[in-house]
Amino acid sequence: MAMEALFSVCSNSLFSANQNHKNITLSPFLTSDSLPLSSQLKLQTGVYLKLHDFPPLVVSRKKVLKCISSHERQETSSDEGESLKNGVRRKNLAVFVSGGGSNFRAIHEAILSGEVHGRFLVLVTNKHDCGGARYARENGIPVIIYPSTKNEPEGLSSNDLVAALNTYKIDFILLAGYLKLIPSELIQAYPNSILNIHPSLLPAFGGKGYYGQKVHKAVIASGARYSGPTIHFVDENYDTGRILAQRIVPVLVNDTAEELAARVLRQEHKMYAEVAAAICEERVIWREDGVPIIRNKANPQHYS
Ligand SMILES: Nc1nc2c(c(=O)[nH]1)N[C@@H](CN(C=O)c1ccc(C(=O)N[C@@H](CCC(=O)O)C(=O)O)cc1)CN2
Ligand SMILES: NCC(=O)N[C@@H]1O[C@H](COP(=O)([O-])[O-])[C@@H](O)[C@H]1O
Repeated sequence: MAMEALFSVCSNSLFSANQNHKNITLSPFLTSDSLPLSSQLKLQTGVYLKLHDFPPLVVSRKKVLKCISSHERQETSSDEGESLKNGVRRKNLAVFVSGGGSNFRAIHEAILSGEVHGRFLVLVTNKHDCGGARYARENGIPVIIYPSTKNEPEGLSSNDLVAALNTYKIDFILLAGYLKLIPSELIQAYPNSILNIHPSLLPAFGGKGYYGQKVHKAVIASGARYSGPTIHFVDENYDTGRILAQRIVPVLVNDTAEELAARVLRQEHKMYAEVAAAICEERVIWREDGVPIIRNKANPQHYS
């Protein structure tokens, strides 16, 4: 089994960006090495940022780039009594499926085991009788049909879907085998908060028409020696959003599409649970070039 996932890329370069600090500029370019764990950062505006037990940061002349440590977050956590883990609130999740829902089930099992600090409050599907919807009903998770079609006349419109998700106070939306285009209304309502898993190493073998076995057949036909799942943030087009995580598996010379699909799917389940844990613990940060990266849980000095 270990052979299947050859490696997952890891880097200890440290970047982060806080979009709220737009007009703050800093004189020296400090690297994380030069910054003691607890220090003060004097800004040209004369404002001091109190930094304590602080994951390393990289600052540049243009803007403050910083992670907020979970300790700091504790001071800002909202309502009393919310289930906090290391000062971080449990996140409300929605999942979108169209088929069997094995990724959904893998993440749900990780929630039940305590690995993921979140909870599924609603499932959205375009097929009311798919396996994912059946699993949701068996586990007391409400099911919403989207979009409205001839075959699913009780489906919601895009605006009604946004309104429905707002009532659940959803923090993140996870697409897991959902085969319809997510509308711009939802993307605008949940900026940088919608993730998708795709069964190839994007940007290769993605886009309209690339789903399910079609992806694996294209990979095999191309002669590619490696494949693997990608998790990315969702934008208006199929599979073009910012990549957050990937895993690599070998493509064997006599692989059928079904054999490759099964090898990739096993890595999908592991990777999506890890990524769900990271977003629920607020360990995803944004590099200054807009690339999202995950801070390692065991070693906050490492990112991937
Ligand atoms: N706005 C976005 N919506 C969706 C994305 C996305 O990245 N941005 N990802 C897809 C998931 N996906 C690949 O990961 C994907 C799903 C479906 C298709 C596709 O070609 N669908 C067919 C219809 C298939 C059907 O109805 O059975 C089509 O649109 O003609 C491509 C990629 C989820 N949504
Ligand atoms: N382009 C989208 C796409 O092909 N998604 C793929 O559909 C499968 C869903 O399986 P699941 O329903 O058992 O999670 C997964 O392999 C996922 O990567």
